Amino acid sequence: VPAAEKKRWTLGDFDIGKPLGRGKFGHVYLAREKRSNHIVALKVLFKSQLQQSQVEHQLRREVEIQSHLRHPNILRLYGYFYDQKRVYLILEYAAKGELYKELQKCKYFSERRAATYVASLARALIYCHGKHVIHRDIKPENLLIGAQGELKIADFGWSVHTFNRRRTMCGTLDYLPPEMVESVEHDASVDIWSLGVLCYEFLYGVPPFEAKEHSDTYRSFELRVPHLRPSNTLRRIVQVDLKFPPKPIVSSSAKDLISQMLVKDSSQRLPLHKLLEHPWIVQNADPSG
Ligand SMILES: Nc1ncnc(NCCc2cnc(NC(=O)Nc3cccc(C(F)(F)F)c3)s2)c1Br
Repeated sequence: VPAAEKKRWTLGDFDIGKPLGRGKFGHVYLAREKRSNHIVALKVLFKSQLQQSQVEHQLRREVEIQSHLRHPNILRLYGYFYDQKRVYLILEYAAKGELYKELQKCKYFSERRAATYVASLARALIYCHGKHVIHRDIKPENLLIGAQGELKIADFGWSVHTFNRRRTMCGTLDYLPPEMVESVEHDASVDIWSLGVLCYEFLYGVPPFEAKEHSDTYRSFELRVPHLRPSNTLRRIVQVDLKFPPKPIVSSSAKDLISQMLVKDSSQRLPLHKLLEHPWIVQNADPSG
C-alpha cells in the first residue's frame, strides 16, 4: 500500500506498551497503532546521541535499505518519524524476543535447532546479497524470534549497498572476518564468515575466537606467567585459529560446514547456496525454517 508509506506518523498514533529491550542507542517498546490495532515494536532513539556518535547517515541508510527488503527472516522496518528530541523506528514485533537471551538460557542449541536457524539465515542473506545488500553485523544480539519460532535478522544499522564498500568497524570484535580486521576491501562474503561464527556459537555456546581476557582462568594465568600474553581475539581471527572443544559433542558434519565458512580467503568461503545443500543442513534443518 504505497499510499500508507507517504503518511506522516506521530507518537499520538500509538498506544505505548511494555519495554521490550534496551538497545545501544535507546529503548524499544511494544506499541499498538490506534487506527488499525496493529501491534509493532517502537524503537526510540535520542537525536543528541545520534548526533554525538555521527551515525545519522547510517540510520538514513538503514531506513532506505530496509524499505526495500521483504523476507520472512528479515524483521520489517515499516517506517520512522521524529519529534523535537527523538527519532522513532516503527518495527515488526518479534513475539518470542531476542535470540541471545534464548542462547544464554539454553547454553547452546541442538544440532537440529542450530541447523534450522543457520538455513533460515542463509536464505535471508541470499535474498539480501541478491539485492546487493550486505548486513555486516550478523551476531546473536541482532537476531529475534518470531511468533512461530522463526528467526528474524534485525538492525541493518551497519548494512551497506555493496557498490560503496565501507571500512567502518562494527560492534563486538568476535564476528569480524579477517579482511575487516585488516580493513581491506570486503564484500558479501563477510556475512558468510559471520554466519560461520554464529553456527559455531549456536553449537558451543561461545564464539570460536573469543579471547579469555575476561575469564578468571585467564586472570590467574596472567598473574602466574605475565610474560606470556594470551592470544587475543583479533590475532586468532586473522590466523583463523579454529579449535573445536571436546564438549559438547558436535557432529563432524557440523564441524566440516563451519570449517568451510571460516576460511581466510573470502573467495574460498562456501557460497550460501552451497551451504543449503551441505549434508549437515539437509539432514538437520527443519524445512519450514
Ligand atoms: N521483540 C522485539 N521485536 C522487535 N524489535 C525488537 N527490538 C528492536 C530490534 C531492532 C530492529 N532494528 C533496529 N535498528 C536499529 O536499532 N537501528 C539503529 C539504532 C541506532 C543507531 C543506528 C545507526 F544510526 F547507527 F545506524 C541504527 S533495532 C524486539 Br526486542
